[in-house]
Amino acid sequence: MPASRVSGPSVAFDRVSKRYPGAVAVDDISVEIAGGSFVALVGASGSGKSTLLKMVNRLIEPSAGGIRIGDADVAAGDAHLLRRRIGYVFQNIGLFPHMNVGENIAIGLRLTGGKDRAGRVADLLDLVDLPRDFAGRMPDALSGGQRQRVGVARALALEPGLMLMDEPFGALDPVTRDQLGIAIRALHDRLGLTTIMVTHDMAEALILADRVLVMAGGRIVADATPQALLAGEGGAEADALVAVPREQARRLREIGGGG
Ligand SMILES: Nc1ncnc2c1ncn2[C@@H]1O[C@H](COP(=O)(O)OP(=O)(O)OP(=O)(O)O)[C@@H](O)[C@H]1O
Repeated sequence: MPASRVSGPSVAFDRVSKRYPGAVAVDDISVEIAGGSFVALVGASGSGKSTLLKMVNRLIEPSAGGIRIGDADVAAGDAHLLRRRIGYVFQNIGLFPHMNVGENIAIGLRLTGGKDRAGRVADLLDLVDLPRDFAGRMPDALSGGQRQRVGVARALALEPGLMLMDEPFGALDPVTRDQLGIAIRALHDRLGLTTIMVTHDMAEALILADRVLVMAGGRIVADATPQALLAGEGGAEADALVAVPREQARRLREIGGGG
């Protein structure tokens, strides 16, 4: 089982931009994320969330600015080595269809020559609450939620301090989504990770994160705790997003006779 950690690393964005011909995806963002925190990136489609996230593990290279994980500049070394130290989970996680679950989870362990792979795979399956005998199953014999759990196990295999999640629950039904969200938050706390999660869903962000960054037009337009956002202290863009789950909750109470 991955050793319990005191705290994942901090992540600092310093005047980071990403420009494409005809589009500015991320526009001069500076923000510091404390080690051990769970930060949600929320915003409309096209606001720059995924681009900002993918610059951390260099799936996208910035046009300007720099990013540090702890004291290390991410641009300094080899991108492949950097990615081994960062967990990455995304929508419809790409499990290799011709490999069983155990082999999928152990891919990173194979690259680094880790010992007792079967033991590690069993521990990782325990960690994401999947039965150990799933190691022998093929990915197409799993539900979408189970596949995402395998993806999380694979992302944790090399004991990263930092987890990046890009709409990790996007393709799941609401019940599975809710369960997996709670499981991810519990893992974050237990392993002392730093987690940055992109989501469209403000309710999910408010429930799971310690801090919510709202993006619009490539910029961060609100940066606040869930409590502050719910108290209306996040500004107009944030208020508009918070209004959606709030209004849904109000209607449900009304239907249920709770006023
Ligand atoms: N390779 C690219 N070439 C040109 N423009 C791009 C490219 N990648 C992203 N963009 C543009 O940059 C902006 C930000 O995209 P990004 O994927 O970061 O948004 P997002 O907030 O994650 O959106 P979504 O929630 O829909 O995934 C968009 O306007 C997008 O069209």
